[in-house]
Amino acid sequence: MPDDLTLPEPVGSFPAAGQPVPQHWSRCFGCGDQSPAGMSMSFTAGEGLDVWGRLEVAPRYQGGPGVIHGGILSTAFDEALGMVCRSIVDGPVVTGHLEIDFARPIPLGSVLEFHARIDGSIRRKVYASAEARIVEGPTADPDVVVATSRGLFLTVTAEHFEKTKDFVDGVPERPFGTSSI
Ligand SMILES: CCCCC/C=C\C/C=C\C/C=C\C/C=C\CCCC(=O)SCCNC(=O)CCNC(=O)[C@H](O)C(C)(C)COP(=O)(O)OP(=O)(O)OC[C@H]1O[C@@H](n2cnc3c(N)ncnc32)[C@H](O)[C@@H]1OP(=O)(O)O
Repeated sequence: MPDDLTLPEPVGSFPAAGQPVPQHWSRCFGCGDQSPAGMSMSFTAGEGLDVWGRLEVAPRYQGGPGVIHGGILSTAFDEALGMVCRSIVDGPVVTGHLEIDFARPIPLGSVLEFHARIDGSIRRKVYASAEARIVEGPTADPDVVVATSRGLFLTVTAEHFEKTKDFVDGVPERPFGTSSI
């Protein structure tokens, strides 16, 4: 992380603490309500530049016997880190870099809670980090961090999606230009 990062003020469009942070795009695999095979993650604004996220670890997310697939967990972190960027960016961001530390096995049937925060930003770059805990299920312990993540997100303009917009499956009820907060 660069050492000349700043911590901006929250944007006015970001929900108040405790309020839901809406999906950013209804077809999103991580958070969209028009992605039937997706993960249906939900998010709540924190007290500052942070969000809380929730993922129910469904049986179809299996990697090793009885445990979550690492790619699914990575996707969940990507989503949580992307969501927290909305606290300081009133527009689209995309992931440039994502890293994960897998600290404990996460059994199917768990409910994971994610806490993601802004570490700082400079120019178009937003650095964020997050941790996950099992809050419900067979090995639930809210004091144990089961995985951590850090990511770099880049602000982009709507033109970023011009080249791929024709590949959207079906007709979304809420195009991303109107589904954002
Ligand atoms: C799924 C898409 C999301 C749809 C969004 C729709 C609406 C969104 C609304 C709000 C979003 C809210 C929430 C989002 C939540 C979850 C989102 C999941 C996000 C994803 O899942 S998204 C899919 C995966 N993602 C991609 O599909 C990106 C592919 N990629 C590119 O499109 C380009 O690669 C891009 C744009 C990243 C950069 O390209 P570019 O040309 O614009 O910028 P450039 O290269 O000039 O870099 C500028 C500065 O970033 C530094 N920099 C760049 N990359 C770096 C790296 N990897 N490591 C270290 N530094 C890096 C440079 O060093 C320079 O730094 P400096 O300023 O210091 O010079």
